[in-house]
Amino acid sequence: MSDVRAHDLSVVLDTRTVLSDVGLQVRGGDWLAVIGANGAGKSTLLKAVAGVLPYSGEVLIDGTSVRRLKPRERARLLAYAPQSPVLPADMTVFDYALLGRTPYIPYLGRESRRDREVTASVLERLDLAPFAGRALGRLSGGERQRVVLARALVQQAPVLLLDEPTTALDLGHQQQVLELVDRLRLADGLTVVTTLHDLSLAGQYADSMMLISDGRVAASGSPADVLTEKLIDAHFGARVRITSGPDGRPGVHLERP
Ligand SMILES: Nc1ncnc2c1ncn2[C@@H]1O[C@H](COP(=O)(O)OP(=O)(O)OP(=O)(O)O)[C@@H](O)[C@H]1O
Repeated sequence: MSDVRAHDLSVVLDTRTVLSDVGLQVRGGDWLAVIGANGAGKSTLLKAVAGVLPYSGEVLIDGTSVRRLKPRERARLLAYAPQSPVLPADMTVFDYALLGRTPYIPYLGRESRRDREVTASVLERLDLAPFAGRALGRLSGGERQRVVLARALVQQAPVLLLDEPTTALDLGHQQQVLELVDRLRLADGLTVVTTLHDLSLAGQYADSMMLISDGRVAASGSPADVLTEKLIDAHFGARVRITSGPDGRPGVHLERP
């Protein structure tokens, strides 16, 4: 299991500071949900942790700075599924998901039977097996989103960073994807960091939550600490009613003003 820590993370895009001095700490095997209004900086935070954009500050996995790692080493530790990546329209679902095995394939080598088996099994678990030979340009939005997740899961990294993994999915597939991530987390000890717009889903799956506002941490703690009517009103401008589920996890219900 891998601990993820970050401190003093700041990101400047086009001269604008969009993330300021953000810190986070996720124990190995835990699930952190990052929430916040549109434009708050959630995706930017995930991209910084994934190392796909320049940042100042430090990201540490099990105490090792990810800056010190070669790209292949980092990809074996950390898998990132972006919110809406540009996908090569002519590539098949199977070949795209297989790209997740790149950090395990020797330079100038070919994928092994095991690489193909791992890929096929992830596609199966995400209901994507019937699409394996289909070109990415011929998928629905929800199917595409599951393929992006598949590529990240095929990577079999101990840390999984998922940017809005459920936005394009129907209810059944939202539940299927989050349950699958949770099962992998429990079975393999994955450490999960997701951004999630659906606050109820975030409250149901996360061990801890972080509310980002204007590029800064506005609140963090347990789902019950962060999902309060007051904080949601202040940072989303939404009126909600919070209920407590049987397991003490908060439910968030929109109320008409
Ligand atoms: N290349 C860029 N140059 C300048 N500003 C940018 C750039 N990319 C993003 N931003 C700004 O950075 C801020 C944070 O964006 P980010 O995508 O991290 O927000 P978010 O919280 O993920 O939002 P959403 O919920 O809408 O996906 C936004 O104000 C956005 O307009």
